[in-house]
Amino acid sequence: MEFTKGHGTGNDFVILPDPDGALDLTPGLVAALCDRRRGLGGDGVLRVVRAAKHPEGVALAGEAEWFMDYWNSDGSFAEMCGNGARVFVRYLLERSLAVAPSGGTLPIATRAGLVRARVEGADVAVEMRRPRLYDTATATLGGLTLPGAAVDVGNPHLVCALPAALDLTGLDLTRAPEVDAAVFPSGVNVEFTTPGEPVDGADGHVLMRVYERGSAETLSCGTGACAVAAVALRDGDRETGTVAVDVPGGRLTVTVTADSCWLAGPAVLVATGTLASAALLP
Ligand SMILES: N[C@@H](CCC[C@H](N)C(=O)O)C(=O)O
Repeated sequence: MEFTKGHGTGNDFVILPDPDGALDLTPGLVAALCDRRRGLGGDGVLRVVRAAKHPEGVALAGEAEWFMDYWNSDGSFAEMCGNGARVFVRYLLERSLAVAPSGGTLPIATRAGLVRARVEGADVAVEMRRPRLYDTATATLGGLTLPGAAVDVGNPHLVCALPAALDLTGLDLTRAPEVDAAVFPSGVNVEFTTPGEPVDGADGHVLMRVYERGSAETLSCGTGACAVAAVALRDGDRETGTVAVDVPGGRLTVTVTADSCWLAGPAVLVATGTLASAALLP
C-alpha cells in the first residue's frame, strides 16, 4: 500500500490513494497509521477515492471526480477538514490526478458537500460553507470555565475567547475540555482565542489553539480557523471580511463572504513510501 505524508500549517495527514474504493479502511487501521510511535503519525487520514466509488461521495460524482474520505486519528469520521481539503488538492495536482483550471476552481466532494479549491503558489485555498453561529455553550479546562460560541462549519466547533489576563501558552490541552453534550451530541472541536495585533490587508487578527474532536491538540485546524474568523467578524459588527488566524503551526487566512468562506494557507507534501501493512495492523 502506497502512502504520502502531508501537512497544512502543521496539521498532518497520512494520504492513502484508493481510486476504486477497494481498501478495507477500518478505525483500527486508521488509528494504527496515525500512531506517532508505532505507525506513520498523523492527525488524520485522507483517503483519495473517486466520488463514484464511495457510498458517501456518489451523490456528488456528477460534480466532482474525487471524494475526500477524512478520518480523525482515533479512527472516527468527520464531516469536513479544511486543512485536509487543502492538502488533498495539493496531492491530486502533484500526482496529476486533477488539473487546476486556470482562473477557475477545482471541485472536491466531502461529507459536508462540495468544496472548491484554488491554487495560489505555495498556498491552496478552499471555499467552504459560510460558518453558522447557532448557539452558546461553555468549555471547562482545569478549573477554568469559559463561555463560547457554537459554530457549524460542516463540522461542529466551540470558540472560546480567553480573558485578557490569560495567555494561550498557559493552557493545558493535554486533556479534552469538558463541554455540554446536549449542545454537542456528536462531540466538538474547541478553539481558544486571544486577539492579535493588526495585520495589513486583514480586518481582524486572532491567535488560536485547538483541541480537536478525535485527534486531541493539533498545530492547526482549518475549519476551526473559519469558526474563529466568523466569531471575530461578528464581534467587530461585520458580516464579511478577512481575518488572519495564527495557529501554533503558522498562519491561515480566512475570508468570509456573503455566502461562503475561503480558507487559505500552505499545503505541503512531505514524503511518499510503501506501508508494510501487516506490521501496522492492530
Ligand atoms: N483539522 C481539521 C478538522 C478535522 C476534523 C475534526 N477533528 C472533527 O472531528 O470535526 C481542519 O483542518 O478543519
